Amino acid sequence: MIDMKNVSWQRGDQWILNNISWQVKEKEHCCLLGLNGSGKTTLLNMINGYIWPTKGEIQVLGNTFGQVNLRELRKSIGWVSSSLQQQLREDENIQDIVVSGKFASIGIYDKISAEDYERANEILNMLGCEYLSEKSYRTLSQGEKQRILIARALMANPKLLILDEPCTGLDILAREHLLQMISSLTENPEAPTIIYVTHHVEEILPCFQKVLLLRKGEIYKEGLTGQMLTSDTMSEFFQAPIHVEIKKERAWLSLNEVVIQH
Ligand SMILES: Nc1ncnc2c1ncn2[C@@H]1O[C@H](COP(=O)(O)OP(=O)(O)OP(=O)(O)O)[C@@H](O)[C@H]1O
Repeated sequence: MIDMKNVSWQRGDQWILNNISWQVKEKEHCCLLGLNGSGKTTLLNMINGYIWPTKGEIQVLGNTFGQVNLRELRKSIGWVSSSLQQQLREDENIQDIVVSGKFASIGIYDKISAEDYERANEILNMLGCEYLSEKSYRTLSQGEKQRILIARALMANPKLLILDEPCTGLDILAREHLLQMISSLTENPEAPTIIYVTHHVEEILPCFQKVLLLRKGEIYKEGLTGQMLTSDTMSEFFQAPIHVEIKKERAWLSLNEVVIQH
C-alpha cells in the first residue's frame, strides 16, 4: 500500500521529514502517533502526492511518484480530516454529501444514478448512520459529522483510508461511539486499509496492528502495537515519565510526575 524508502523533505534549511522508511501492507491497519509539529500532516501530504520527497523514494498503491497520474491515485485514497469538514456545505442533506464522495467533489456536479443512492444508503447502514440520511449536515453533532465524512470517503471505494485525528472535539461518549464504528469497519472484508492519525494513545484500538511513532520528523520506532505501547517506550518517546496501563486491549497513559517542557 505504502512503501517509503529513506524519504526526507526539506523546507528552507529545515528538514521537516528525515530519512523515513515505512511500509504499510494491505489490510495492515496502522496508527501514526506523534506530538504537535512532529510531521504527521507533512507525511500525509506526501502520501497523497501534494508534496514530493526532497530525497528518497515513495510508492503508494504500487505507483511510483513521477510515473503516475496523481489525480487518479487520489481517487483510491480517502482522507478524512477537519479541513474537509469545513469545506462541506452545511445545508446539504446527508445522502447527497455521502454520494458526492464518489466524485471526490464538494457538492454534486456529476449525474447520479439510483444505484449511487442505494450504495450511499448501504454504507450509511453499515456504519449505523441510516437514521441520519434525511437530515441536513448543519443539524448533526460533531461525532455524527465525523461518521458521515467516513461514509462519504467509503463511497469512492478507496483502497486506503486516512483518518486524520477523527476524535478531535468529541466528548468521551461520541469518541467511543466513533471508535466502535471504526473497529466494526475493520471487520468488514471489503474495508480499505486504514491509517489512523492521532496525538492520543487511548484512541489506538486493538484492530490497529502496527504503530508508527513519529518525533521531530523522524521515525522514533515502528512495530507491533503491543510492543510500542509500553511504559518504557512511551516514556522515551514523549521524554516524560509515563505509565501505561492496558485495559480492554487499549493503552491508557498517566504521567508519574508533571513535567513542564520549555
Ligand atoms: N510548507 C512548510 N514550510 C515550512 N515549514 C513547514 C511546512 N509544512 C510544515 N512545516 C513545519 O514542519 C513541522 C511539522 O509540521 P506538521 O504540520 O507536519 O506537523 P503535525 O505533526 O501534523 O502537527 P499537528 O499535530 O500540530 O497537526 C512544523 O514545525 C511545521 O511548522
